Amino acid sequence: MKTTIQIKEMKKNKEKITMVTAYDYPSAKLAEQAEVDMLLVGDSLGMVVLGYKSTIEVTVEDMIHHGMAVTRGAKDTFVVIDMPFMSYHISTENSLENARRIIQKTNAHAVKVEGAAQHILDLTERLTVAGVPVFGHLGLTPQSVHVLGGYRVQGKNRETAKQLIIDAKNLERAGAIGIVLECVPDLLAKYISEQLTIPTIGIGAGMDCDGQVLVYHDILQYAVEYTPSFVQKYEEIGNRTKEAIKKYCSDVKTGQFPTNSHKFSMEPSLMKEIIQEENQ
Ligand SMILES: Nc1nc(=O)c2c([nH]1)NC[C@@H]1CN(c3ccc(C(=O)N[C@@H](CCC(=O)O)C(=O)O)cc3)CN21
Ligand SMILES: CC(C)C(=O)C(=O)O
Ligand SMILES: [Mg+2]
Repeated sequence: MKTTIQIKEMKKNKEKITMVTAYDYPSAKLAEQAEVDMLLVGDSLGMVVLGYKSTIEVTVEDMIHHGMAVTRGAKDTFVVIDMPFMSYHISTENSLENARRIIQKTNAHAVKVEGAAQHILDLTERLTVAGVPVFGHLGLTPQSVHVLGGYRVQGKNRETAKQLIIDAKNLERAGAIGIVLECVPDLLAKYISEQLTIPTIGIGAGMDCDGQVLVYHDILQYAVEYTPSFVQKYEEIGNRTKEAIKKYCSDVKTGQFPTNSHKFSMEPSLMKEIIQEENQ
């Protein structure tokens, strides 16, 4: 398993860091077997596996339930888990308690929080001191979709770009072990990556981040409603699943399934006797 130190070393050695989301036992197991560097139990699970409209509906309980399945499936991979909507804004006590429950129940290695407001910087310090590594997430922060006015590229003008640079540096200073940069222009992501000693993990943030992350269901095209333009599709699992299930149904209807190799037998004479006894 990659440690926080090894992940930082990878940036120094210019070795790209790979991260993919996982939401359950099979996705975690397959991603681990594919030798991904880090797994993210993303709150995107609300949208891609629970069918919610946005990540805003996701609860701490949802994250714990799915996080537990992920760490059972991937016993030897570094697992980051999202703190969901409003679970780290109410008070320091409430935030620490939510992080404690998430980490102790799931055995994930680090939590991820969106934004870099003062209370998030403070929480990052408090959690780090308490032994919980913290990942940052800047740029398009989906939990703030209604403040941002949609899933849009962030940091395109002077003020917002400068603020993103300040936010990234503040998160590093607060002790964050890495930062996800989502939907920011490539030149800005490159500059931020150069300015930090902790790795940046990009999603729609160009080629010059220290690593990349994508949503599992996007890579595989597994029943996703839409696909952001920054996604590379590597499979058509949704279509393949549909075809397989259609074939199964048609085999049942036409009597081509089940066959002799799918059945269990008994002594025919015994069944004969049973039927005779039934008719007495
Ligand atoms: N399937 C899936 N993939 C994701 O990456 C993802 C989720 N769901 N749900 C949670 C958030 C939401 N995310 C999103 C959603 C939409 C765009 C999107 O449509 N972006 C436009 C950019 C528009 C612009 O130019 O400003 C794009 O064309 O990609 C981006 C990120 C990322 N996360
Ligand atoms: C897209 C990644 C970075 C994420 O936060 C998620 O999957 O929830
Ligand atoms: Mg997320």
